[in-house]
Amino acid sequence: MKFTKMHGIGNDYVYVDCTKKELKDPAEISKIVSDRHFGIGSDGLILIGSSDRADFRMNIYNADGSQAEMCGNGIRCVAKYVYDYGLTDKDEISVDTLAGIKYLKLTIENGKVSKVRVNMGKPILKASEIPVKAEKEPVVAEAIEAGGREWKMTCVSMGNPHAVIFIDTPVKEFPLETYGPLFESHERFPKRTNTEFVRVLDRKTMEMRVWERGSAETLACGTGTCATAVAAVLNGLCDRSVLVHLLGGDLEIEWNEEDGCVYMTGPATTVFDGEITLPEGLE
Ligand SMILES: N[C@@H](CCC[C@H](N)C(=O)O)C(=O)O
Repeated sequence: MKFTKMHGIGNDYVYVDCTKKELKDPAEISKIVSDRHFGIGSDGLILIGSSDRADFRMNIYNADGSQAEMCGNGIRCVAKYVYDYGLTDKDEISVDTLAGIKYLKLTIENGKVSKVRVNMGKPILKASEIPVKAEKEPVVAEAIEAGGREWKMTCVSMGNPHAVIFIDTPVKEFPLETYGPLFESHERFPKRTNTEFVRVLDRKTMEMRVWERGSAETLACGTGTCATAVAAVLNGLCDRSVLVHLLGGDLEIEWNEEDGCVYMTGPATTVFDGEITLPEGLE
């Protein structure tokens, strides 16, 4: 299987061009390639395909083989892949995902994509199907018990689920490996959840660490950063345009007041191209 290893501020995936041929068992292949000791090493697998309603399609699988609806860092890399490898010459593209069609603007430098701005769509509160209309929507923070402690979390769906928790201490000191898994498998989330632990630095800046559903701690999460920005506005903690520091780098997020959509801007990077022999039956 030919592949390209790419990352968006350290959130790394194995990308496969499926525009001509689909993979037989992407969930199983994701588990194999993601293994950091016996595989290629990644947070999961992303398939780039064709769509009859958008320029391209993206399918994402976490490292444990579970399928997610959307990936913010991944979709920027999809844009870089399709442009840099000549699948398109457009600098504005649409990508079909399980969370709907997303619209992307590509920044090209020396013939290659360096940065992408993505319209991530409207956030959804509490994973219900109710679009958020304004920051004055009723449900903001709810209590949850995990690991013998009570937490205040704000649930925001960006097509995939996020529980955002604001803390007062530097995020590097937070025991993420202890609490992350407890949220991921908490009975409150029948489909599991991604969890963001966030410290507000000022009204325009935050720092965040994330425990991702199906991939454990990652260096960054695009959808999680968008959910965090929305949660910060809902709780009156930040302005609508923020810079979020993650372990792997920074993302700029804007929750636009006029159209209600969240815009994410950040880099996309190619690491290397390769070819891997898959076990019999999966080729
Ligand atoms: N890292 C991603 C999100 C990947 C999917 C997530 N783990 C889920 O299961 O919802 C991002 O950048 O958004």
